[in-house]
Amino acid sequence: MNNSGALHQHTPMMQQYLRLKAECPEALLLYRMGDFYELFFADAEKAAQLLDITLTSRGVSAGQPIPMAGVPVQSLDTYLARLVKLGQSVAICEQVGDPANGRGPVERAIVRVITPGTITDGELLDARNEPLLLAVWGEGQRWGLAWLDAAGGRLTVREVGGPALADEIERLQPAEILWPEGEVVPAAGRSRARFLAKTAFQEARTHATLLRHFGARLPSFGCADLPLALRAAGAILAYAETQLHRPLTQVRRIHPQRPEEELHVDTTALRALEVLDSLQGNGPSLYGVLQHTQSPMGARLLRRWLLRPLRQGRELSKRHDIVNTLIAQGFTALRKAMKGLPDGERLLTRIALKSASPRDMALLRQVLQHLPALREALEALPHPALCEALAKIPSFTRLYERLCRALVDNPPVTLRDGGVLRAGFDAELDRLNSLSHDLQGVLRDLEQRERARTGITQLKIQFNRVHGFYIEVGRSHQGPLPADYRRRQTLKNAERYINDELKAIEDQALSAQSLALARERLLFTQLLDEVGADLPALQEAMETVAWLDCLSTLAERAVTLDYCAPVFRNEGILHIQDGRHPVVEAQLGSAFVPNDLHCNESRRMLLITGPNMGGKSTYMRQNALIVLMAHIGSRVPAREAIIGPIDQIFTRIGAADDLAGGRSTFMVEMSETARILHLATAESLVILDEIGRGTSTYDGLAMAWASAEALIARGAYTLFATHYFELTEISLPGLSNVHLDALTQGEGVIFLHRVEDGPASQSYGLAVARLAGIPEAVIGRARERLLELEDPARENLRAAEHPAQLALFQPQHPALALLAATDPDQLSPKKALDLIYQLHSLLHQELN
Ligand SMILES: Nc1ncnc2c1ncn2[C@@H]1O[C@H](COP(=O)(O)OP(=O)(O)OP(=O)(O)O)[C@@H](O)[C@H]1O
Repeated sequence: MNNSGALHQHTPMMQQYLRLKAECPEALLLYRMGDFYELFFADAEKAAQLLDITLTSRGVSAGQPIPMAGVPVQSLDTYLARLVKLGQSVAICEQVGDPANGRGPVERAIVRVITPGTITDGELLDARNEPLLLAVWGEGQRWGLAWLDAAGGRLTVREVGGPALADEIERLQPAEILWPEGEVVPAAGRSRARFLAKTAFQEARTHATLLRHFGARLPSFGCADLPLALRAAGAILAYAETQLHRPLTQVRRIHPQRPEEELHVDTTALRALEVLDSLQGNGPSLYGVLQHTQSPMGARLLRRWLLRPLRQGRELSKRHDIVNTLIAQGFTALRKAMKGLPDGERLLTRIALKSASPRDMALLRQVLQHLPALREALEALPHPALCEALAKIPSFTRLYERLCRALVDNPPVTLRDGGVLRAGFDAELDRLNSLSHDLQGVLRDLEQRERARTGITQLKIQFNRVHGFYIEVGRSHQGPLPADYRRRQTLKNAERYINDELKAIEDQALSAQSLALARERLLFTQLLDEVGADLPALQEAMETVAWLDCLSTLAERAVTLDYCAPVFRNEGILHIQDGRHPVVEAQLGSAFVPNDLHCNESRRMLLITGPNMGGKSTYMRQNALIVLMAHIGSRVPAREAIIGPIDQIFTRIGAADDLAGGRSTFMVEMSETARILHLATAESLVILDEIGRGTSTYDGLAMAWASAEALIARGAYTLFATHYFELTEISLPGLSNVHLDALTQGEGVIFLHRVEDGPASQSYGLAVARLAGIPEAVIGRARERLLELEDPARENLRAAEHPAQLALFQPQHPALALLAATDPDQLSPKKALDLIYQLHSLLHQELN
């Protein structure tokens, strides 16, 4: 706040403002003044620009006009949502003192700070997404990560090696990232970075925070071997508590993640396979096909599962087992019981933070109302894991009945005007309410008496919030009025008065009303505390409900979409019969042509050729998606799927320039290929779609060739689509050729979308170009050029023009042949010198 001058030069109110602003320099401070939240100085200028609100000024302080902008109290949520979406933090400052007490400005305090990563307010949250706050602490080549979903009450930790950090940030898409000061932040995390002093990550300090928060339960979370991540977790808790101005009671556990238990799908692959979003933005995705959950909690859990598929193991088998049981025994009752289930997870957080609204409590009642039917549906399903789930979802009958007795059917959003609690719930509240309600009778009675006394039949006694109680007399009355009538307000057609008797009624009514409101607030807080006692059990129940929602959705999808149960094997096999692409199939329906994939120990790479539009990309992606789906617990779009251990899925599909990152198409393509060549193992599934296209033909072909050889040597399952027919000549153990079939029909082409053995016999580039609408004249000219290019005499001519480019595919140079035939270990110094002379003369012969 450079333009604010020294504190003592300001008015007392501005001094108070500036003191509060100093507590939260990074946030926009919304300073409560009556019915408005005002912003001053630079905050006002920034908010005016971000929110498109009017920038005015408010008087002068320290000799300068004070820039000011404001938002009405009742519209706070709308403005907050917009600011937070723009990545802005906002501090809310309320009047906490009584204006009647003391001199000077009423006491104010910051009651909470909303940062993009710590949102818990229902109105500011998107039901499907989790705003995450991430903290990062690195030592040597390792990074500890902790991320908090404040709204869901979930704190997760993980440790990764240096190169994986950027990918994790990309995957989590955190709204805010806490970095230790002085750390070099990777590009992926720069825009949302917030720096904390390194001391905030100190081991002793963070451990103390964690101990204070979790107490003796800390060791039971099984994170002791993740010390860096625990430091990040301590820092994150301390930061979030400071922002929210209260302890994070909703966070009851730390969830450790272990990369070795996951099937790693990097963010490049997640994007290319259109797992969560389509490449075009709003188009269809795998998530879109599977997301038929009944509750927002289930939808978010499904998203998390897709982001981190599991490797073969107990947890994955359990999911499949349950999906199988649900399909065999029926899932309809279970899904019906969850239909319309509100977002219990998030409203429990607001209850834990004591920020729940009356409407939230009614939603909790609605959640509890679903539980008996849910329990009944579960009881009918004989599976040990489902019995365990049943035990985690008690019916909370006592709490439910209490909420039913306490809350009216449709409580208002806020407590401000009362009307939240049911009559009969509390005798004192009923008494105060009846005092203010009986008022209507008292007023009617007084109105009758005043009409009789004054003889004015049109006289009315009413009240409104602004002017309180009044006796209204229309202008048409010209005669005298009783002497005790005092004018309160003049309107166009009437005068409003008050007298002592009405004033006494007003005082009594107002005090009864404000007493009733205070009583209602107290009772509501008590109710919140009561629910608080059940919070851990309620949270566990909601977690279980989300899990059941996800699994029963996977069961429903499997039946509706005719998916099969994958079979996992502990041997090198990838066998998919009649596989389909789940997303393309959802568009095409029965027109989709299923295809097989057979890979095993001796068949690791398929070189896929075929016309453009033939279905190569679809085929490769469908196999990757089938493997991914199997590893989240889903059945898969195929007639049969047998899958051996898979550790990672890589893709190199379609090149796009990364202009922002300063990388060309070819550079992006090569970096992705390099990553794959470094990281793929014999258990990885690699999808390569036409690598080498972004450079000269021969460089590209050479790169594609060498990459194919390297991957075969690595033993990875590789699906390699290419338009380089030359590659089909590679003969290596483990490599097979397949092609997508098509038929020519006259000048046109019919795609059969069927995968057949062997390389494609012809290319259909011109036919596809015609399909795409290239003018006939251009097609005709292209055909002429094609004939020339395919003419061998022409080919020789080109070879002479570009000897260097063709060297790769020509017989070896005699100098190289000589060198190859030489064993360096057998060379005496004299022979070595002779050899150099020989090589030199061979080269000279060539150049002359
Ligand atoms: N198995 C299939 N059954 C039915 N239609 C399919 C099938 N596979 C692909 N298609 C259709 O063909 C279109 C093109 O498929 P795809 O993009 O996979 O071809 P491609 O061979 O990779 O083409 P290019 O070489 O130009 O990248 C898809 O959009 C889809 O509509």
